[in-house]
Amino acid sequence: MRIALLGCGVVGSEIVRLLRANAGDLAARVGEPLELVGIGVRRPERVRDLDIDASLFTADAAGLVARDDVDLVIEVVGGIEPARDWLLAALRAGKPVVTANKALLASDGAALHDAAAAAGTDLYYEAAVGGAIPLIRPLRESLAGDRVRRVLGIVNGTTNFVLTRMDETGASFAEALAEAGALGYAEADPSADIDGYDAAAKAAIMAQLAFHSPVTIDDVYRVGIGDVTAADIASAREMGCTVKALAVAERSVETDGISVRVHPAMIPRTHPLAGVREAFNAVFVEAEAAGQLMFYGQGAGGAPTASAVLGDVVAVARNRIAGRRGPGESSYAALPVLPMGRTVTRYHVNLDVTDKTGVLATVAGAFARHDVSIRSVRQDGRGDDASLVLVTHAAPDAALSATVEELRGLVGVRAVSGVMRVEGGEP
Ligand SMILES: NC(=O)C1=CN([C@@H]2O[C@H](COP(=O)(O)OP(=O)(O)OC[C@H]3O[C@@H](n4cnc5c(N)ncnc54)[C@H](O)[C@@H]3O)[C@@H](O)[C@H]2O)C=CC1
Ligand SMILES: N[C@@H](CC=O)C(=O)O
Ligand code: NA
Repeated sequence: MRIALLGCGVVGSEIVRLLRANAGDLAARVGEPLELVGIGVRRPERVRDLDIDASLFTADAAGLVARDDVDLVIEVVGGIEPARDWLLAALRAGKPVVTANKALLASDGAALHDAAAAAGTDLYYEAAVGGAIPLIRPLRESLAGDRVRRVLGIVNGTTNFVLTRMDETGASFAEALAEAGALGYAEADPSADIDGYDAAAKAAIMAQLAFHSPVTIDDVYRVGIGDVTAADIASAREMGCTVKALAVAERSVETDGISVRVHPAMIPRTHPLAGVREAFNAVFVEAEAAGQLMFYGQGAGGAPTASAVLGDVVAVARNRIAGRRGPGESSYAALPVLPMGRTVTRYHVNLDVTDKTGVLATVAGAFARHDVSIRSVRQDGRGDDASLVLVTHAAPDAALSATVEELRGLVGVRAVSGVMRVEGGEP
């Protein structure tokens, strides 16, 4: 089984290492040796700390994919182009593809799946969501006999690392992000992590598999962690919560549509996701017959991601030797993706107010006009330091955000100093 590897950065170099270190076991599991015949990189001349023949490196990735002596292509370059062209060329030539490229899968996965189906070959991508954690296979295969209702998780290691550091050590946002980058968790452009694009891509991939419906990154409501402040984290702590960047994909029973979103949220410290620290990821899946399942592990980093890639390599190599193909895309249900405004959630709202009689009634009136019920109110401070902290009951997001807009213009409200969704039950 002759392999072309595209990309030799954080993940690719670990794939090279594991292919060598585990060569005997991999050959025994597949039934024949796995041989690395070429590595496509941007700068082949660069000196790399890898015990490998330097002549394997090439800048001509397209030429490598087209070579007759390549049976299987691994892509760990990232980004849409040129990865998309290379992978389409491989699949059209009947060569199975293993990729970690969630950005590409979430934006144009359908083209890749179609090409794989047309050529009768495999497209596997376990590493694309949750790094080492088996998530794609359980959603695509193990739960294929059930009806998934909800997928809720922490799927970005970098942002979870940053929020953990801010919460536990009081580190600044910038310090924590620099550390995540140095540890190999962050994307080449860390705004993919911070602004939620990486988590949105993963949410789209999970939603597509869970609900057998086409979902792209453009369908995902997205808010990054860039506006999360130390005050938000302190406020969460005061009500027994912690702040996490969540990915949520839900099927609505009333409308038979799905909602897919990523945003920071306060969750109770007693919730199992609250204990997911640093670059770890965890995903809850709720299915009708299976009930609740939780998947946990290392969601980022070179070696964990390489582990998932090599698991896929073994699977597609076995399929190829047996002359069969693994499961393909399933989008038969074609459920519509609902706008965020129709998603039911809860808000935590922090208001700076004037400490005068009647302010509470004015604020409560705004919530009532939008039919939003208040679960709790707390006043902190006095005089110019007075603030109100309100937590709502569940309501459509459109009503909650309209309430916040009205609060901004109310006499007696000096500022809306914090707004965050609350998920995961009662604190
Ligand atoms: N680092 C991580 O923890 C995880 C990464 N991933 C995904 O794995 C992929 C790779 O990520 P990393 O290894 O972290 O990236 P990286 O930036 O460390 O490595 C990228 C590699 O691609 C090569 N490359 C880039 N542009 C190229 C071009 N135009 N032609 C030829 N080669 C090119 C670079 O030379 C480098 O070897 C991405 O899709 C990423 O989203 C997935 C899960 C976790
Ligand atoms: N940048 C990503 C890498 C893994 O997918 C993350 O931080 O989770
Ligand atoms: Na995974």
